[in-house]
Amino acid sequence: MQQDHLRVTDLTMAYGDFVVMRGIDFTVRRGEIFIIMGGSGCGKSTLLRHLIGLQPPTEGSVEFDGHDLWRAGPAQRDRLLRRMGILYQSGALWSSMTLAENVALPLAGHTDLSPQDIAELVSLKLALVGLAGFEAFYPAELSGGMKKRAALARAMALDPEILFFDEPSAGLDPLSAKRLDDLILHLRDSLGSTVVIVTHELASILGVGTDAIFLDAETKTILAQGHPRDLLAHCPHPAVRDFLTRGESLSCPA
Ligand SMILES: Nc1ncnc2c1ncn2[C@@H]1O[C@H](COP(=O)(O)OP(=O)(O)OP(=O)(O)O)[C@@H](O)[C@H]1O
Repeated sequence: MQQDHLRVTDLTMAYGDFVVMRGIDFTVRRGEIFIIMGGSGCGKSTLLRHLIGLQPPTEGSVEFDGHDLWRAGPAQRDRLLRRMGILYQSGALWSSMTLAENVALPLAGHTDLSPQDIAELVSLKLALVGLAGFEAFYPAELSGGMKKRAALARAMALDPEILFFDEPSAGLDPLSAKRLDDLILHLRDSLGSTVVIVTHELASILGVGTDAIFLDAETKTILAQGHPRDLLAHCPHPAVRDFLTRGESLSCPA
């Protein structure tokens, strides 16, 4: 049986008086590819910021592996966050550094490994994302898809148990986006990582997601949770159905 890896309980998120979501609950189980989806402005990025320790809840809790991220002291929170890997939308590679130097950064900052061990690990991580031999390249010399994969190698440098992706397919052509999706699946299967993806790319949602939540800006709640294909097949709510069918369910009988 899969264990809970991330548990969100009665979470209210707000910017000052403006409430984004109210009293939401969900659980991400170990090994899941969990999708956070919903229309523009519903609060996906805000939720992600709460999950990765960048923004504290107004109310409620975020537990990672049984530890409350926000009730932990700074040192414990830092240890918990180190077990997470994050791939930001922009990739955020340092343009003045080679791929090897970019991927080596977290290893140099958080481990006591020798430069030689770091170099070996960097090559392993780059190989894992299909970039063996690109150690000496600069980000500007790579395609958009390659940059995302390099950023993924860096996000995996410290062997995270859980990987967060913020709109991974943004700016990629369909084939590069599919390649990134395949890589995410491969990493989950080979490393057993839990994956959380914020996206509104239908191909990714239906292609790799094993569980999903749909956030709704109007009600400020989660409208539906389940396997994306089940949500598509069983049309639990018109807004979810329309989202997953690009509005084509509007012409279907309810
Ligand atoms: N720093 C902020 N201060 C005040 N309001 C904010 C801030 N960041 C986001 N918001 C508001 O919170 C709501 C949720 O924004 P958020 O960026 O989380 O949505 P999203 O679902 O990620 O949107 P998108 O898909 O367009 O990126 C929006 O109404 C937004 O205007």
